[in-house]
Amino acid sequence: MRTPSIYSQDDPLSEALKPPESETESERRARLEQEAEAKRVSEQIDEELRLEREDMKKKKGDVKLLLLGQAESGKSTLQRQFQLMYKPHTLEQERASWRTVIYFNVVRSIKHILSTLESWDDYIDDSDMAFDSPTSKYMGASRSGTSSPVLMPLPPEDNSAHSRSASPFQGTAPATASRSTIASLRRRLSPLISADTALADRLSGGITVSGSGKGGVFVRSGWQARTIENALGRRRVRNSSEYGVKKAEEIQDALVQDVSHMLDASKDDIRELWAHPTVKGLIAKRRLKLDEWSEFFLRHITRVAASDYIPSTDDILHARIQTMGVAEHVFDVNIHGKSVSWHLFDVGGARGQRHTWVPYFDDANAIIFVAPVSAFDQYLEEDPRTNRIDDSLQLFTQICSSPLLKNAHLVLFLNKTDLLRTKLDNGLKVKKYITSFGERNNDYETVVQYFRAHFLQVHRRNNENRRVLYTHFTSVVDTKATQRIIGNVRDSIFRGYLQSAALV
Ligand SMILES: Nc1nc2c(ncn2[C@@H]2O[C@H](COP(=O)(O)OP(=O)(O)OP(=O)(O)O)[C@@H](O)[C@H]2O)c(=O)[nH]1
Ligand SMILES: [Mg+2]
Repeated sequence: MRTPSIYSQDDPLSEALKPPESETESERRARLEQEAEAKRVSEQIDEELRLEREDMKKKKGDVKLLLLGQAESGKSTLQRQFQLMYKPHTLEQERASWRTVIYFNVVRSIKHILSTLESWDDYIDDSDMAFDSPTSKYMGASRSGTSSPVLMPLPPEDNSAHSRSASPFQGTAPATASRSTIASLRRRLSPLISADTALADRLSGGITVSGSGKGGVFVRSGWQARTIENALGRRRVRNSSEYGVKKAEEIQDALVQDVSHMLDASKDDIRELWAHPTVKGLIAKRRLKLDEWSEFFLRHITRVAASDYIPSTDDILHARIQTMGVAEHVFDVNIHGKSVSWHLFDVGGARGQRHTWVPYFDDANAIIFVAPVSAFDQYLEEDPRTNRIDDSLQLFTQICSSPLLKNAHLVLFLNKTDLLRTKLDNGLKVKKYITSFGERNNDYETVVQYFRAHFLQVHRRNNENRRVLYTHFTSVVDTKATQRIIGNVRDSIFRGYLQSAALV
């Protein structure tokens, strides 16, 4: 006998869906199970939609703040400063997982140094100095695709590996000594270097994204919990406090422990490599370019390579990991006795990631656009023909002129001013990379004001709504200064927020 059926004789659709007359008992059971499952899924979707609607209603009064800017501009570092200011305990919970990132940064840096040395046959002599002169063969050469809306940067130096013709120094004593020292360092450091892939997999969860070149890996929001989860053998971690209370040494992560032992055993070799005259020579002649985080961790290698190493807050601010997609961070911000939830959206800035930003533009209250002013001599990793300042200006033009963002409060961080200062102090000439800089003084004040003027000009030309642009010179690794600026930005965003709330 049939159980009462949902299929009506009159409805043509029901007729079509009706089970066949010849349905066996086991087929019938399978069908009923399928129907029950479909009903459960449908109810679950309804419930999720209801919760989403409730969530939307709750979030109506919240502040939505987007951190935008090219890759490596400092968005995630700024987000960590917000975290330090408004949710310091969560940074504490994540501290252990940063060890993996920092080890990865160190291993990648050593790998980069060794491969650059290899392309120079492990030796550089004074005659190679000629390559770095401003009258280099590359200067003035135009490369297709280098279109500049405002600035006219010169094309990059060619950093590709090159074959050196037989040098007169080939068999000299210094050359032989340099090659033999570096060869033995390379041999001794090879086990450490081979941990590179495993560390990258641990952080990315095995996902590779094109463009994760020299900098490392892309990570999605929530990577900290996943790193610990992986370390614990993919056991599910239900909430952050469950792993947060564990100290680094309590977590039996075999990979991280292995790397830690290798680092401890290799720290003298790393120091020797870092101080080697050929490495120093390549850096001085700009044949070896190290990122800021590489230099930072190599300078602190004795501390970082110690077996009981726990990352300091300063280390966490200097660590480098690329953001994939958009990561949301929620903070409760108290101002004038009122608590408002701020949703901070930290986006991936690489070109391949920028399409993910647009869905977040719609109801954004504010934007902090982060532009690294120290990058005047650098080119995009994803497009080595585009000067980084130029890319920032192009991106800023798009943000200023976007109709979706026309009501958003606009803040500009001209970031990495500390690195800009160091580069200028070391004698790097802006005009060598930015032709329009001309014969101006190459001092810090002139340079930052010059870049600021270009950003202001972009804003002025794309400002139909006559909105104000708030500009700050920043170094977001400097906690004290950044927190003061965040307080400032918070107040100005909040004023705008109250005004718009009053208008609603
Ligand atoms: N010295 C110095 N380093 C900085 C500053 N801002 C950021 N950094 C470093 O630059 C690197 C890149 O910063 P991130 O915050 O990861 O850059 P991002 O904009 O989030 O990059 P994507 O996620 O790829 O879009 C990190 O190693 C930071 O520590 C700064 O003002 N000064
Ligand atoms: Mg980031």
